[in-house]
Amino acid sequence: MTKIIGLTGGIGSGKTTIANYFQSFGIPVYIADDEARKIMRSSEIIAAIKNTFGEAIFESGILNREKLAKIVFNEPEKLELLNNIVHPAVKKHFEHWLLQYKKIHYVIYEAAILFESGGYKNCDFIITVTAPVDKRIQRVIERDKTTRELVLKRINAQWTDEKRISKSDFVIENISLENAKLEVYRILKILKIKQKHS
Ligand SMILES: CC(C)(COP(=O)(O)OP(=O)(O)OC[C@H]1O[C@@H](n2cnc3c(N)ncnc32)[C@H](O)[C@@H]1O)[C@@H](O)C(=O)NCCC(=O)NCCS
Ligand SMILES: Nc1ncnc2c1ncn2[C@@H]1O[C@H](COP(=O)(O)OP(=O)(O)OP(=O)(O)O)[C@@H](O)[C@H]1O
Repeated sequence: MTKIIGLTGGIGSGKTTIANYFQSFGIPVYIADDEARKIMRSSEIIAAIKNTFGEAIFESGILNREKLAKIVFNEPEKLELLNNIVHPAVKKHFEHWLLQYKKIHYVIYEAAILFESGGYKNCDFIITVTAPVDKRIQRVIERDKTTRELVLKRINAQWTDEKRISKSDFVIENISLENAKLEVYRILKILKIKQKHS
């Protein structure tokens, strides 16, 4: 039975970077953000988003993600409406994705809001990636050419590191990439031991 390793952490903590390290060891990785982005281009989800948020956030039929972000990260109840549209579709897509890995011991499910979305309930182990908030903010500003204010709005829509750590099996402090790689290797060795005795 394939075991699911949940990989989470706040915006800019380095989840995707670390997910890629696990992938380099041959572990299949499901990046929820990327899959959600694709799912949100399906006619069914577009119709649901239009029905809930109106047509003004669409231009020539294409969702303006920035406009939708401005709504949902300023109004928590609107974010919940969006989550309730997208997350069930992501869950269904992940369950289908998983079918191809029946013979694989471990897969990684990477999601920024693994806990907030309830996705952690399907995970056998959970890894939380942490980094000092200011480093995270700076990384996202550089990566997304965004502003401190907008990054903080997303941080405020997510759990704190303390809360995540309290429910995690492993924590990777992603200060340096070298340390992060060592931590990935350490966790894999522990999991291999667990796998042998399971
Ligand atoms: C509001 C949207 C359109 C903004 O799109 P944008 O391209 O700016 O951001 P993107 O989706 O790439 O997310 C970037 C980061 O924002 C944060 N974030 C995204 N969604 C959420 C959320 N629902 N709650 C808290 N933080 C979130 C995460 O740290 C994520 O890694 C988009 O974030 C969205 O649709 N979110 C709701 C669906 C969702 O939860 N997707 C995440 C994976 S399932
Ligand atoms: N240890 C590090 N040192 C410097 N830069 C880093 C480090 N780890 C990640 N980064 C960079 O910081 C940015 C955020 O990393 P990444 O995209 O992996 O974070 P994330 O947790 O997946 O973010 P999001 O929640 O937005 O998807 C990227 O540009 C990445 O290259």
